[in-house]
Amino acid sequence: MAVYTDISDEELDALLADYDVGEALAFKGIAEGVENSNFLLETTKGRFILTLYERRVKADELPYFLNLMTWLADRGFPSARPVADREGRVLKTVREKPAAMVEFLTGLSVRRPTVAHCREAGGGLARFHLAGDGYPGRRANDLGQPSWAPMFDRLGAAAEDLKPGLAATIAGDLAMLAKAWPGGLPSGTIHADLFPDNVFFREGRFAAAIDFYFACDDAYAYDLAVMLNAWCFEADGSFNLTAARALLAGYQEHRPLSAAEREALPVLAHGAAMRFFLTRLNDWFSTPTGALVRPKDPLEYERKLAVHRAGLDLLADA
Ligand SMILES: Nc1ncnc2c1ncn2[C@@H]1O[C@H](COP(=O)(O)OP(=O)(O)OP(=O)(O)O)[C@@H](O)[C@H]1O
Ligand SMILES: N[C@@H](CCO)C(=O)O
Repeated sequence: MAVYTDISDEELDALLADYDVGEALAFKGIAEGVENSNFLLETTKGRFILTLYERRVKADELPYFLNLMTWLADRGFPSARPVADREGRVLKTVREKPAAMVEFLTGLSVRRPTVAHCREAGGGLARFHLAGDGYPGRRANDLGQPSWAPMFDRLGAAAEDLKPGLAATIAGDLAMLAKAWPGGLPSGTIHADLFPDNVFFREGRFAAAIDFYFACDDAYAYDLAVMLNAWCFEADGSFNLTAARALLAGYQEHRPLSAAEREALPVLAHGAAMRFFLTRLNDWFSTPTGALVRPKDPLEYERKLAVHRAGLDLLADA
């Protein structure tokens, strides 16, 4: 449940007095999400999401994320537009925490995406890449390939705890990834976390993307690789090639991949699985028992790593 900070009626009234959004009709915490406190606010003028940024998001990076959301919305991409107060500010402080209000988006995420959802979501990612082109904000990918080996230096014992023998296997993957990691691919602003819970559908069509707080500069094809892992594996751990091809086809309807990008997909997908394995492994062992939020299972990504290790060469001719 993701409401770490409560907001009293008085605090809400004081905040709303800065905005031209009407009067509050309803205000409630949202259970989904793990990083921040999110509230649904209904006023006489519309519906909004109020977010208090809690832990992982660095306050000085918030303008990059909020400006990106505005940039995308201005270019017709369905991302929630941040709402400015009467003085034109989108970044506020509530209970000494950075906070922002954004438009409420309608649509529902899906827990088990179908092949049709994968095609739509692939198209959504390409639209994100195209709309983001020219965004002047810069943010290096602090969870990109160069960060993985140093991160794992602190996590070897945790990997062994999870599964004896795993540390050596991961070290082998990391050495391979360092050698084979492609450079020079088309790059720009990527979402970097477009999991099914961050995509909304309406009537089966891609309707919106949320949660831009990992967005950064990196290879576009890496973003696609993150999605192949998050959208195209079955509950039994097998890779669904039909879903993967649909995701790639949906993407290429808007932005065709170069030969170099297609060739790079298997190693990018292996690396993307490593990124989520490592952050989940870190959270798994650093989240205190009884914490509000249950950490995500690193073993799910350990199984995905094993699939990539065995080779996904069929993707190249998708
Ligand atoms: N603009 C929006 N319109 C409608 N609902 C939203 C919007 N933004 C967020 N939500 C809702 O709030 C929930 C949590 O949002 P979000 O995923 O951004 O939170 P988070 O704490 O950053 O979580 P995480 O990083 O774990 O995904 C979403 O699942 C969605 O239900
Ligand atoms: N999408 C991430 C969580 C952070 O948003 C994961 O599944 O590990």
